[in-house]
Amino acid sequence: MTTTTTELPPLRIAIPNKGSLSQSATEMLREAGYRQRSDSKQLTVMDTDNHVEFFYLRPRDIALYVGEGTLDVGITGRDLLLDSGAKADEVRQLGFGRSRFRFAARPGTLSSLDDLAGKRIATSYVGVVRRHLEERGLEASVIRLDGAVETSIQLGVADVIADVVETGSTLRQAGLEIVGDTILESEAVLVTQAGASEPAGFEVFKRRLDGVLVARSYVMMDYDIDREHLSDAVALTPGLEGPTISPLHREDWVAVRAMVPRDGSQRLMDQLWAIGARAILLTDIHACRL
Ligand SMILES: Nc1ncnc2c1ncn2[C@@H]1O[C@H](COP(=O)(O)OP(=O)(O)OP(=O)(O)O)[C@@H](O)[C@H]1O
Ligand SMILES: O=P(O)(O)OC[C@H]1O[C@H](OP(=O)(O)OP(=O)(O)O)[C@H](O)[C@@H]1O
Ligand SMILES: [Mg+2]
Repeated sequence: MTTTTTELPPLRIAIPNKGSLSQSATEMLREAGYRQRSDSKQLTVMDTDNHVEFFYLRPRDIALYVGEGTLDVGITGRDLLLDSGAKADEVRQLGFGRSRFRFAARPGTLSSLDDLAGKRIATSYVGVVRRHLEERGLEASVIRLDGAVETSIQLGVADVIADVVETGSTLRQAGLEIVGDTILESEAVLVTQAGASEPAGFEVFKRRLDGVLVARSYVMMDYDIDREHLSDAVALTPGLEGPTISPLHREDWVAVRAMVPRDGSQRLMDQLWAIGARAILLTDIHACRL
C-alpha cells in the first residue's frame, strides 16, 4: 500500500453484536458498501477495501468505548448513550431502533410521576431513571435489573418499572399501565468521542451513511407535462436543488425529474395526474451522495 490514506490507522467502528439494533445496523452498513460479518459469532471484521475495522460489542458498552477514545465511532441507542454517562456525542440519527422510555405500574399505584417518591423502581436504565428523579426532586429506590423488568412487580421486587416500550404488548401482558409522559424518545444514533477532533476516514463514513438515509427516505419521480402546467408541477416537486427539465419531442411538453420524499409520494402522483402530468414514474434510489 502506497497511498497516504492507507498508511493511517483504519477507522474503528463499534456495532451492536445482539439485540434490537444489531440486524438493522448491519443492514445499513452493508447498504453503505461495507463488509459485514457472515457469522454472528465473529467479533471483529477488517474491511481492507474501505480501510475500516468493525468491532461487534454489546450495545450498552459501545458509548463507553467511544467516550474513552478506544474506538472512533459507534452505533448505539440514544437511551443507552444517555444512560452510560459516557463522554460521547450523538452525531447522526439513523432512523431505526425507535422506542420510548416510560414508567409503568399496576393500575392505581401512581396517579402521576410525582407519586414516584418513596417507591421501588426496577429498570435496566439506572442512569436515565436517577437523572429523571433528580430533575423532579424526587427520592425513590432504584433497582437495577438486566431485563424482563415487567415481571419484577408481580414478584414483589418493585412497585414501578421504567423501561423501553415499543408496541406496549409486554406491558399489557404484565397487567401494567403507562404512567406520565414519555421520558425519552430513542433511536439508533452514531456517536463519536465528545470534544475530540474528527478521526481520519470519518467524513467518508458519515457521507456513506447519509447516502443510505437519503436513499431510504427519497424516491425519484419522473413525469411528462405540458408547459402551461409546468410551474404548478414544479411547485409540487421542487427537488433538492430544482428539478431537471428536458424537452420532449411532443411540442410544448417537457419531461421533469425530481427527488421527492418517499412518504406521501403516492398522493403526489395523484396531484400531478390531476394537473395533467402523464407517464408518472417512481423509482427507488439505491445510493447517493448529495
Ligand atoms: N422493542 C424493543 N425492546 C428493547 N429495545 C428496543 C426495542 N426497540 C428498540 N429498542 C432499542 O434497542 C436498544 C436496546 O438494545 P439492547 O440490545 O440492549 O436490548 P434488547 O434489544 O432488549 O436486547 P436484549 O434484551 O436481547 O439484550 C435501545 O436503544 C432501545 O431503545
Ligand atoms: O413494547 P414492546 O413491543 O412489548 O417491547 C418492549 C419490550 O421489549 C424489550 O424486552 P426484550 O424482549 O428485549 O427482553 P428483556 O426485557 O429481557 O430485555 C423491552 O425491555 C420491553 O420489555
Ligand atoms: Mg431487552
